[in-house]
Amino acid sequence: MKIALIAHDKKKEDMIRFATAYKDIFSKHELFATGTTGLRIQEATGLSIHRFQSGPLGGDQEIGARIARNEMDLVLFFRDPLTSQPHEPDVSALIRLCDVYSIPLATNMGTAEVLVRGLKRGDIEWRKIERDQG
Ligand SMILES: O=C(CO)COP(=O)(O)O
Repeated sequence: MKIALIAHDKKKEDMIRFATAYKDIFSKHELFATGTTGLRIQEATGLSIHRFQSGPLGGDQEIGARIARNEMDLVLFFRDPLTSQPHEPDVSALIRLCDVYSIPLATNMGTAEVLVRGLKRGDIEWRKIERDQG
């Protein structure tokens, strides 16, 4: 599965702990991330990650473009709801595209736990069929 990992600055520590905790699962999949999130996860876990631009520089839009091309299966986006982001329209657009294409999306760690456990159990295998029909 192709998985996007994104975290706003105040959620990056959470993301690193999360990626570390589920490293064994993540290592079986193809990982993508916005620039700084990806770098931090790579440094902390050694996982191989395709890094896009940093979020404020267009990284969210790059991930959105992958979704629009049916090239992303799961998005884990640890948003910071208490800090305004200069690229808020990009954040909203990414979330919107997940809804347009029915891509499983977690916007906080609680939901991400459920999705990653589901991923391990095979609950997201239907995405392979969707992608093949692409
Ligand atoms: O801003 C972000 C998502 O909207 C995350 O970007 P970085 O991972 O580059 O910090």
